[in-house]
Amino acid sequence: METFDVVVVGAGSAGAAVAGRLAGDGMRVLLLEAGGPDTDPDIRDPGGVFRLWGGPDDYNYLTAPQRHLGGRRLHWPRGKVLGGSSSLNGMIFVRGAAADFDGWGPGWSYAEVLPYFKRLEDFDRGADDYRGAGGPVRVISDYTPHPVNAAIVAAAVEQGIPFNPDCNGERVDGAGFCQLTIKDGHRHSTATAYLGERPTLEIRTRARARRLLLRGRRCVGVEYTRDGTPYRVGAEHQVVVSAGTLESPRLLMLSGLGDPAALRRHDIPVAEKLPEVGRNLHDHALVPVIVAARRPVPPALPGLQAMHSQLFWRSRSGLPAPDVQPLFFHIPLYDEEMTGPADAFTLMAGIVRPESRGHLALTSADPDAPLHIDPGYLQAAADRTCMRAAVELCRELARADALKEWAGGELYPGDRDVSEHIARTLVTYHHQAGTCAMGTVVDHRLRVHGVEGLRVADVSIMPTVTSGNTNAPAIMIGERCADLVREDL
Ligand SMILES: Cc1cc2nc3c(=O)[nH]c(=O)nc-3n(C[C@H](O)[C@H](O)[C@H](O)COP(=O)(O)OP(=O)(O)OC[C@H]3O[C@@H](n4cnc5c(N)ncnc54)[C@H](O)[C@@H]3O)c2cc1C
Repeated sequence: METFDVVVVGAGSAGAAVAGRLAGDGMRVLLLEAGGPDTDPDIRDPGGVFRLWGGPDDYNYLTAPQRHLGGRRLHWPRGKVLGGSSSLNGMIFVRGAAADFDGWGPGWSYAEVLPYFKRLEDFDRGADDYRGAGGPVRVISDYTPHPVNAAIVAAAVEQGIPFNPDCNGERVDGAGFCQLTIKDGHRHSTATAYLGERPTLEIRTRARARRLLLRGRRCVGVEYTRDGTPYRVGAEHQVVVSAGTLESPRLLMLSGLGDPAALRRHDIPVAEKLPEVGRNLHDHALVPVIVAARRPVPPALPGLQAMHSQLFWRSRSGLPAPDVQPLFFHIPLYDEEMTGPADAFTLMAGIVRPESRGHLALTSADPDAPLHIDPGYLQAAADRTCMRAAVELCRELARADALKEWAGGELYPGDRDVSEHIARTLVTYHHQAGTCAMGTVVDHRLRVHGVEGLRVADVSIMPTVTSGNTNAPAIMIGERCADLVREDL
């Protein structure tokens, strides 16, 4: 059997960082990616982001009907391409609040993960106590924002929310302009950042892992298919599963690592009892407040996407970190049941410390079968309260004097009942997490409980999702995993 030192499954935000760093040290690394190369021009063009969703590089998942959303099923895009979701995402770069990392496990406090955040980035304002320069991922902040995005930030400041020039600096709270993973006007995915020329790195695209190869309690390799042909590859030292929040638990379960009763239902022999695989699924959520513009809205700026301002705010006192993160778009985000003028803009009310928890399950032992995905949106009453507060905050901003120049009148929710508007229009913030959680599925060194030679490194290991966008933390997890692998050599 062909053998490498390390086999990494998934070339996404975390997996590309793991593979790139280990190969950079001279280890023989095989990186298996289910999707194809990142050649679509819309991946490179920051303005092309929305055209990617629903396209050939998107897994296009569909959730189970959501009880608190009137039985709606939500579309979840995820990147099936080199770079994974970092090739399809909104390019917003947020580490999260320092308090997010407390409680993840030994070695993961903010003070301990800060060096990884610093080492992964090349921040355009340079390095300081909190920021890094010279790392692989370009992060930009010094650009001229769209005037509508700028006016919404001014509206927030008018409402008493302080301007924060760096949400990845000392504190996250406040309003400001998004930092973006864009380099020279192009998206800077992790494929671009980490997977350049490396002699000991072999990348196989359209190579989908279907099963982990276990010998006793040790993971010794991976079985994958490429163009319909099955292959087996060995890992002398380590297999790292970085297939994302939905596919990492699937791969574990297909390999007999999961809840015994659930595995038996699909005639999968149990290799290790890990009842929490697939549980603890949770996500951030967004609800649109759409405002008609009083005058024509200038077109998008070249080299930028439509959403590049945001704020972090606390809906109540006593929280360790902001629970509300609205995101502002200078375009209207009408869904299929909405109508309105083209000159309009959107304040997306976002909640980022959800209490609701759902689960993910196999529907069959066939790796190509759809997954049962139930994030349990708004199951917790606290999340419903928080989302209402987020929507009301966005409505207040839209009425502020600073926005008078742009705001005509509120189109959505308008005079509709706010709770009904939330149930009818809530969408994912794309930050699904938690299905191979640190503590229950992996230990604090990302090793799968009860199995040697196997780690999981991606957003699925977050016991609790960070209270911000998840790309930067995913890359940090990949960087840290590379160190953990090295330390075990
Ligand atoms: C539409 C969208 C917009 C987003 N916007 C932002 C944003 O603006 N800012 C932000 O911070 N975050 C954003 N996110 C979230 C962020 O991008 C993700 O949380 C992050 O990329 C997840 O990283 P990951 O490594 O866990 O998984 P992914 O990056 O999804 O990587 C998983 C990889 O594994 C591959 N894979 C899966 N199964 C297999 C298999 N069996 N065999 C081989 N390969 C496999 C996949 O094809 C994929 O390439 C967005 C996400 C999406 C989907």
